[in-house]
Amino acid sequence: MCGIVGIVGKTPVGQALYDGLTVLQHRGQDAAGIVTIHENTFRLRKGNGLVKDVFHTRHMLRLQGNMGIGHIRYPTAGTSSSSEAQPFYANSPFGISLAHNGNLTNAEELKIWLNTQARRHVNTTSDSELLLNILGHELQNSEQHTLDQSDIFTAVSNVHKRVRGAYATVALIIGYGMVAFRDPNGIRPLVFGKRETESGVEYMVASESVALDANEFEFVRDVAPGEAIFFTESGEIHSQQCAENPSFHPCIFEYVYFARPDSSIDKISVYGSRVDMGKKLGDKIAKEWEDIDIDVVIPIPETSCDTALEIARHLNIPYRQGFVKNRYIGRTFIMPGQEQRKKSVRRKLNAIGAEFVGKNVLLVDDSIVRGTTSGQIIEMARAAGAKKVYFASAAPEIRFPNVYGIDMPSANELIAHGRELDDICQLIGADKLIFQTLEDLVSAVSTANPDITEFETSVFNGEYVTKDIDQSYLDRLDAMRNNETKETSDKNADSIIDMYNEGAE
Ligand SMILES: O=P(O)(O)OC[C@H]1O[C@H](OP(=O)(O)OP(=O)(O)O)[C@H](O)[C@@H]1O
Ligand SMILES: NC(=O)CC[C@H](N)C(=O)O
Ligand SMILES: [Mg+2]
Repeated sequence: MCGIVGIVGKTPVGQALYDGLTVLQHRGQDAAGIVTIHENTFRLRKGNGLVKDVFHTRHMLRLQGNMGIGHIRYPTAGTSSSSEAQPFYANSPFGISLAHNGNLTNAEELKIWLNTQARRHVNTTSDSELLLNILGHELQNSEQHTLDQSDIFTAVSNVHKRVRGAYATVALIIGYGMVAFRDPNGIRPLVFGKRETESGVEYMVASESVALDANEFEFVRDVAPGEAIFFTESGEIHSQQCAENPSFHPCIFEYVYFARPDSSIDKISVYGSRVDMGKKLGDKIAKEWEDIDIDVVIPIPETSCDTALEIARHLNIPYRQGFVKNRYIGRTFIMPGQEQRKKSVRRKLNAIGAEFVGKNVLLVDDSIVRGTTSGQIIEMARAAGAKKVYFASAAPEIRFPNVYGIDMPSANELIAHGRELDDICQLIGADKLIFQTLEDLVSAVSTANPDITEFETSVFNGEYVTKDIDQSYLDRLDAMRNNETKETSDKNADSIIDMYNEGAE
């Protein structure tokens, strides 16, 4: 998952973009970038690392201008080389820079088409650079030499026709303004807000509403699936539905794990949905584990805390924070390699003995993906003296790869792939294991917005909403991005020459 922000302001926006990216850091820890427009020129700084490490004072001083976009990256395509950090830049037409959250499912075809038909060269293996060039091609196709909003909306409509997959996107067009658009299924989130200032109204778009809050922008609304919003340089705003058959299929994993609890996505509070997941799972535990004696409910920090507290309240069992999280270690799941993820769990979490000694503990996590966390945590609970260790997952079994912006490319790396409950329980070493059902998960998330009846749930049921995914696609994806291949490609990635970032140190 990545995070994107964009601001069309009346005063310099560099710091507000930086602050917006900082509160979206949970969506990607691999690379960060900001581009602003100053005196008709793009100012770009991007590189590998956390926001606080990529931007130093000297970079911030160069990021002048009242309009800009930013990105934090968690790679799902290409490599983790700094040359694939975003935003990307294309000089034609006009000068465009683009940031993308999501993943394109027809990237291979698009690359060939761009090379042979559109005569555009894409210099990296990133799908986002393809998206930039498709948008560039469509803007170029406009019959006029200058652009107006209808040209921009026509270009986005044509992008929707060519591109498949998930894309929440923000782009700057020099001399015109900023355009934000969301794929026709609304898989990845995108919101926009405004702020009244003495110099006039400023607009901001972001992956999550927390980025608006941090900058004191007032939330206006979610960008609709398929919709494009164009913010002119002078601060006018135009919007249009650009997809032929838009439908709402937001990714349910945003609510389970990715988004911050204080965000609201598509009129659903992430926090509220996690509490409701706790209610549903608490009910299931009460029904199915009637004769099981649980002394204490313990969350696996940090994402599962809200759900675990609700389970404890529901079951009338004490809730204790039995694991302490090292606040200086980031999220484990979005780290790029399995070795790094494995090592991080013990560095990140440590047990408080008194909460485990002689007790039957129920550990709660939001999800079990590769089983990296659960396996080690259960060992730690036993080592701390637990009598029995039960485990509950707020999400159902994750059995299928994700192709829409979550880096789960290989079914064989998923612990629940091809396995039933008892096998998974044995593998992670629990005394008993329970998963939420998909029906309950959907019902927990949709309680706050009954208008959304369907979610993107492919990791649980293998149903891909873009309808272009078959076994041969998944096999190719596995071969390209499984852990082993990724380790080699990331090692070689350093040798890729960075086209737009040279001398930025
Ligand atoms: O089965 P796995 O492959 O281990 O993946 C699942 C785990 O990874 C995530 O935690 P993470 O440490 O990324 O973030 P958190 O601190 O927000 O919970 C998630 O919350 C689970 O704990
Ligand atoms: N997680 C994401 O949104 C990734 C965006 C894009 N596919 C990349 O790999 O850079
Ligand atoms: Mg976790």
